[in-house]
Amino acid sequence: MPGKPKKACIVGSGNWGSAIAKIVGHNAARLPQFDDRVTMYVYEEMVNGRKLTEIINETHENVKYLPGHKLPENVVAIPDVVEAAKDADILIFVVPHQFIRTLCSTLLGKIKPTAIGLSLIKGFDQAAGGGIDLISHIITRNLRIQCAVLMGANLAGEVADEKFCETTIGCRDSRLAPLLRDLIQTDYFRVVVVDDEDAVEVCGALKNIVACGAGFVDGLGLGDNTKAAVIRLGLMEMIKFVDIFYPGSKLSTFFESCGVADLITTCYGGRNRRVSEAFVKTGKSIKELEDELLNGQKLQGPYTAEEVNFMLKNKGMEDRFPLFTAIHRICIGELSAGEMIECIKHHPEHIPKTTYVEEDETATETKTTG
Ligand SMILES: NC(=O)C1=CN([C@@H]2O[C@H](COP(=O)(O)OP(=O)(O)OC[C@H]3O[C@@H](n4cnc5c(N)ncnc54)[C@H](O)[C@@H]3O)[C@@H](O)[C@H]2O)C=CC1
Ligand SMILES: O=C(CO)COP(=O)(O)O
Repeated sequence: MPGKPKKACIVGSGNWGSAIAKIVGHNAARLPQFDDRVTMYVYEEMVNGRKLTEIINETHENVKYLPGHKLPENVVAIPDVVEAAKDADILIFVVPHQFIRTLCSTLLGKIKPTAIGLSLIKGFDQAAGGGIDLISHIITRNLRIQCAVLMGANLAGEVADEKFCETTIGCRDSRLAPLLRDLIQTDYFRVVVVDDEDAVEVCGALKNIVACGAGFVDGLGLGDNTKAAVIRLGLMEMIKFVDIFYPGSKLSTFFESCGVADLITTCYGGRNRRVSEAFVKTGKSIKELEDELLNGQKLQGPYTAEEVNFMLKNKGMEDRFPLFTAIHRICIGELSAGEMIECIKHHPEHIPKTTYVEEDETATETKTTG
């Protein structure tokens, strides 16, 4: 017998939060397994003298973070996160990563103990002991609920325009996966579910660092070949990072939308790329440019670079990740953008893996360790 329809709540209402609200609202209204009413937590602010929640509930448009797109009428904006989340069976977390710990402490003990989470948040947080924490792990630990992740090549504006794209859900629990997929999938937004949850999330976070490198390349007026080199070396560092810190993950995950596809789209069309290009061209700080160019939207790349560097430095491993390290040092003003290229000219990936040794007039292939 079918159970009670599941209630969904979207915790967040920025650019991506609003685009996903459009999809979730549409699916909740059409599919019997979901309650029609979808709540959306909106961090309250005044826009043109009016509360943003009131504007959204009257006009069904998030005029600040996703202007020009109507949200379904069953999506209800609520300024109190506890009020928005308390009855939900599925909590979709989609706030900039710097706000997640505060939100979790507000929600602790106030949500259904049977609720499940789905994190769309790309980023890490610093962990005690000098490491990093995955956002889904923070949610699971602090709210005591399971939390899957969704990451992909999903620039919010294009998704809201209903242009075809793919996404990846990382979900270890195969019983939950169909419910999450049904809530998210549409004919233009195709979901692939994999069980390699941590690697999916790490891809989503790390690609934002590489996107800053792509922006520096654009700011320096270097060409597509240089950008391709940064993307390739970035991908190799992402793979190495997962290999070292999340052993047991699968290489195939990098070929899902959350891997190579997200890396490409962000390095060409994302906010991290845009602000990083302006950083080189204007000489202003990242923070100034974030405020000037993004109208309240938040960057993840420079913060993620800092969090990753915090861990790499603690472990004495900066030289194994020269691109991530250079990007962080450029963001904080320790290096000029031009020096990124110097830093990667002798990248470990350039050390030959194969050498050919002439022996008795026959060429013999031998392996060297890079
Ligand atoms: N925008 C995009 O194209 C995509 C974004 N993402 C990821 O989704 C996550 C959320 O990004 P967006 O929805 O784009 O957000 P955004 O970048 O538009 O951020 C602004 C949001 O933060 C809220 N905010 C500001 N101060 C706050 C506070 N103190 N507490 C709570 N919320 C506060 C604002 O009200 C607004 O809703 C990020 O991790 C991002 O990397 C993932 C895929 C695509
Ligand atoms: O994650 C994104 C696309 O998948 C968006 O990237 P930006 O935050 O750089 O815009």
